[in-house]
Amino acid sequence: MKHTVEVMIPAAEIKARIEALGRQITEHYRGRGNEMVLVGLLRGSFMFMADLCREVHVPHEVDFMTASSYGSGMSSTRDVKILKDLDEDIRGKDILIVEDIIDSGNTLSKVREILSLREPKSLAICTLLDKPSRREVNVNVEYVGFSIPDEFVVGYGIDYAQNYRHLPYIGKVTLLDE
Ligand SMILES: O=P(O)(O)OC[C@H]1O[C@H](OP(=O)(O)OP(=O)(O)O)[C@H](O)[C@@H]1O
Ligand SMILES: Nc1nc2[nH]cnc2c(=O)[nH]1
Ligand SMILES: [Mg+2]
Repeated sequence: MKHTVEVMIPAAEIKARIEALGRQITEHYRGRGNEMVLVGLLRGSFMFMADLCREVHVPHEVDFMTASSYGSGMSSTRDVKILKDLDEDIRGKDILIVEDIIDSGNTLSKVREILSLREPKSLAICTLLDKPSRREVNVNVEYVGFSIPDEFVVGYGIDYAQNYRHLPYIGKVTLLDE
């Protein structure tokens, strides 16, 4: 499909917001004396994780899992599958799930449910982007970078048919009539 990509959130704004999120997270988890793990959902969260973890000034581990619901198109199949699990056990640890975007909520509600069954000490979610108007299932999200309107976005880790993940900004995709 022919389309255009326009800047929606410039790189500098993302950087400033991540610094603020990092301060908030650091303040909350500092001095708890518990092991902390940032859990990134691949592939979308890789760039956000790289920048966020450097702003979290509390000792922590980084682990990743893959839970895929979107194929190559623009809509969720609602069928969330765990394709790659975490490498480490999370029991008794403070877990912060790091995600690029929450849209229908299907991915995060499923991941939150799966990880909570493993009895972490605490479980919270930090998403860079939130599209609240698209929610199909309710999910508690403790940290949100930007609340955005119902636009299809790419960049900063987020793809359209596996393209555009490398863009340093969040872009808005507009489909063109051919
Ligand atoms: O709230 P939802 O409607 O479930 O949508 C959000 C999820 O969809 C995208 O992932 P995707 O499954 O496309 O895989 P990716 O992270 O590899 O891009 C995005 O990265 C979120 O993980
Ligand atoms: N690329 C992309 N993937 C998504 N997955 C859920 N919402 C979105 C979106 O706006 N853009
Ligand atoms: Mg994803």
